[in-house]
Amino acid sequence: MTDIKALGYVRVRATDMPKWKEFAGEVIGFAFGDGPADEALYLRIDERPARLVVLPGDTDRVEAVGWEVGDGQALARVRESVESAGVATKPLSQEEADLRRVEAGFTFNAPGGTPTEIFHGSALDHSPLATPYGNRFVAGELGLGHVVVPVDDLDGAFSFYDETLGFHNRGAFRLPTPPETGPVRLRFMGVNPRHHSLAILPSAELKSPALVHIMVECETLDEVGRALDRLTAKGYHVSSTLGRHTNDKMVSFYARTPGGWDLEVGCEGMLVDDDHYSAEEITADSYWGHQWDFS
Ligand SMILES: Cc1ccc(O)c(O)c1CC[C@@H]1C(=O)CC[C@]2(C)C(=O)CC[C@@H]12
Ligand SMILES: [Fe+2]
Repeated sequence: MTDIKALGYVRVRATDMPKWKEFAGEVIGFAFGDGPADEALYLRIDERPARLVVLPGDTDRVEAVGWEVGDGQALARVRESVESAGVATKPLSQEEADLRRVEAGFTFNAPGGTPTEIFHGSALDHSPLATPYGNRFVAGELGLGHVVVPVDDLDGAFSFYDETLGFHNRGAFRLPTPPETGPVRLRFMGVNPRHHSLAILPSAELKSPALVHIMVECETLDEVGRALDRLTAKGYHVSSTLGRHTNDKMVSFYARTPGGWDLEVGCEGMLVDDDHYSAEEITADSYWGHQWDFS
């Protein structure tokens, strides 16, 4: 059991706000919400005021990965657990909580340097979700989607998310490495029936804090295909072609965002029942497709 219910939000800093606006609205088809900062983009996919917040900055970077807990008692328990693991935490001030439209939360650096926030009591935006292409997203209780972050010490990061935060092990993918190197695993972890809300990727090159990708899930394959059409029509970099993953069975493609990291847009993600699920090791990333273009 974990007190963490879902991936709540991700906040990023961006150098090119107009490009982000085009990418978010005209390409992907997120809805724009209102929020406390005029200069920010509040991207909506459900009843939350924003799941992805893009704030102007002098570099492109992840500012916060926000995990949601059920209430104030759960928040206190998670904070105690993080502090007990020897990681310093800092409560959100009233002003910081208001900017995030949450009741309360605290911040700390997760292993690998990921700036992390735990919060409860998100405000809701009850206005209809006016997505520009009529997209419907799979979020709500399952959260934003998933986030993949690079870590320098995979085992240390895994035990922090597993033991300290209570994430569930949802399997691994052993990356193809030369025989002389030991096993290198991409590890998937979940907090609710979504197969994974987090994946940690051992990486020497990617300097943390960094994002590898964020995944958002559409209700139908046609929405995914049409987003891919808009991406290619507008000349954006397709980081990976359409394919179906072997672990969560999701059909997805990956778009290079204006921030340099990727947005995975998928559908048909599998739901996991913890009573009947065992963590497995997949030996291929996909059944078909997912041709990567790392250029
Ligand atoms: C394997 C897999 C299953 C489900 C996912 O949502 C998912 O993002 C992935 C990872 C895809 C991909 C990979 O397998 C090889 C290493 C890759 C290219 C990366 O470096 C980031 C994404 C990884
Ligand atoms: Fe993914």
